[in-house]
Amino acid sequence: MIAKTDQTARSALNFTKMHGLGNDFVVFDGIRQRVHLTPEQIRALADRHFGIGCDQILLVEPPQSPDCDFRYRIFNADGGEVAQCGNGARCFAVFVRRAGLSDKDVIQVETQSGQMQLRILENGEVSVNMGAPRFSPEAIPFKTQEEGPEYLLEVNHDTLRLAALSMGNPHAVLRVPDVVTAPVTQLGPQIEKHPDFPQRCNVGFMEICDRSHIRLRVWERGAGETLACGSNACAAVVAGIRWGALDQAVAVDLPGGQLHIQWAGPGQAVMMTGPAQVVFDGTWPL
Ligand SMILES: N[C@H](CCC[C@H](N)C(=O)O)C(=O)O
Repeated sequence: MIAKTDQTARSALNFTKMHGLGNDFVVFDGIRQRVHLTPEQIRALADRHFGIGCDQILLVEPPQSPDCDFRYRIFNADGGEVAQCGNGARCFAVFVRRAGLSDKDVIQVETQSGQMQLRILENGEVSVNMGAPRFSPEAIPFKTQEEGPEYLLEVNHDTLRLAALSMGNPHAVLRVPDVVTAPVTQLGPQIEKHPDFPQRCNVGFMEICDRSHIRLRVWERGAGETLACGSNACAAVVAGIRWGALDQAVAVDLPGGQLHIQWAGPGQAVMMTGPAQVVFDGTWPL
């Protein structure tokens, strides 16, 4: 008979369930425990009926570059590893502080797409330097003849007008008259998997309320419609500014709550500020 603690010690992972405006995460400390999950294990863990349930899994690892505090890895519920997650970055900062892995107010992290700075504010919210948006077709990636603020995309014999850009992950943004009636679940998956987005994409449906306020719903690559998507909120504000329809500081209302996004123009970093919440701690039996 193996004592329970031996079994727990030998074949279970500690995790923390968190969310950023309802975009929810299972967060693993990959420093104090060895975390190597297969895509199948990630899908099982993310399943909302047979697993813990989440949109993405976040993994804290030691940094590879000397000027970073941590490596920040992100996995979608479909099991694929991706290079950016804005809501997850805010939760990452709160997680490492709460876990005693860092007592810094400003944390430098590295992801597959570059480095980001996370700043924990007095009011408990987190401000993230998301880096500069990338517009070149190769960087997104997006198949097009020439780069521009807006593209035409053929979907189901309709011609859609949209922006395409990278925040370290690929995004499409469409302007809609009303997010409530926007065809998110019909068009979202078709644009996500469109052949002109060879690595698929996240799809934002943006209603412009005024020059400093938008409403946004997002169909996320590898997760479906989520209550919030931080990197698409950044992409939508950048797209709106490039269309001449938005000012530099914008409040973004998503179904799960509000983010504040700022962008001073080409070559500048996008700044995102918003909350991050802990829900519960648990153990996942391997
Ligand atoms: N679905 C995204 C990753 C998560 C992004 C989102 N949760 C955010 O807050 O930025 C992708 O495949 O690029």
